[in-house]
Amino acid sequence: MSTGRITVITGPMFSEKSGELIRRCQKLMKYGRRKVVAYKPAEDNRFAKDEIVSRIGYRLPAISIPRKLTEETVAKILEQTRDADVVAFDEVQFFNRPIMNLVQELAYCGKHVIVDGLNMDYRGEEFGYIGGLLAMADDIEKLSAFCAVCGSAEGNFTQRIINGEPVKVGPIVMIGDSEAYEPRCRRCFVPPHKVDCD
Ligand SMILES: Nc1ncnc2c1ncn2[C@@H]1O[C@H](COP(=O)(O)OP(=O)(O)O)[C@@H](O)[C@H]1O
Ligand SMILES: Cc1cn([C@H]2C[C@H](O)[C@@H](COP(=O)(O)O)O2)c(=O)[nH]c1=O
Ligand SMILES: [Zn+2]
Repeated sequence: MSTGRITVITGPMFSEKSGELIRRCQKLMKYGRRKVVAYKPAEDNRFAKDEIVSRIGYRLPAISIPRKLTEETVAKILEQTRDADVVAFDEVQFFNRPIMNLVQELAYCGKHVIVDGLNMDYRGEEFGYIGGLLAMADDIEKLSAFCAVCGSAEGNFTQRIINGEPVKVGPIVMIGDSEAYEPRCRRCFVPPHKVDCD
């Protein structure tokens, strides 16, 4: 049995997390002859239902699963991936707590688990269980985008925008794209407690 490994790709929106995950999986399939099984949260069907799609057009077939993982879903995933070498999860920030044990268990079973997800939500706080996943990772790829305000290459935050202005409150989960979100650097990011300050 192989050793198992956990790779976490993280960063703000538009930092090419999905592109990186797809590229890695495709290379493992094509050149490494590995069997890859990929999952995505069913709630995020912006680009396709049964594929992970990156903005520059990379695509990878994926199984949609609810973001609230139940014991039954976890058992099904362990069964579906029995003969897989690599198991990938896109948008991992959306899954509930069982994602941590699932990822750990798959790695103990000898799988290379590759996940990608947002580092922070629109408030600048840890998103879902990304922190726990980073803690258990064997390797981490931290990506940045270009800040939509000043053009700095250190866009590590994601600002939620409504009518052109940063928002102060709202649900943590709100599926959207460039109409509602933009990457920003620390200097340009406006955290909720500073939204109404001049
Ligand atoms: N501000 C930006 N900084 C970097 N890339 C951007 C920006 N806005 C749009 N893009 C495009 O988005 C692509 C990343 O898309 P994608 O892989 O879907 O990212 P993610 O999964 O991290 O949201 C980049 O390759 C680039 O073409
Ligand atoms: C910051 C933030 C984002 N989201 C949503 C918006 C998108 O649907 C996804 C992120 O997609 P990407 O592949 O990383 O571009 O997350 C959210 O629900 N809440 C937030 O705070
Ligand atoms: Zn900036």
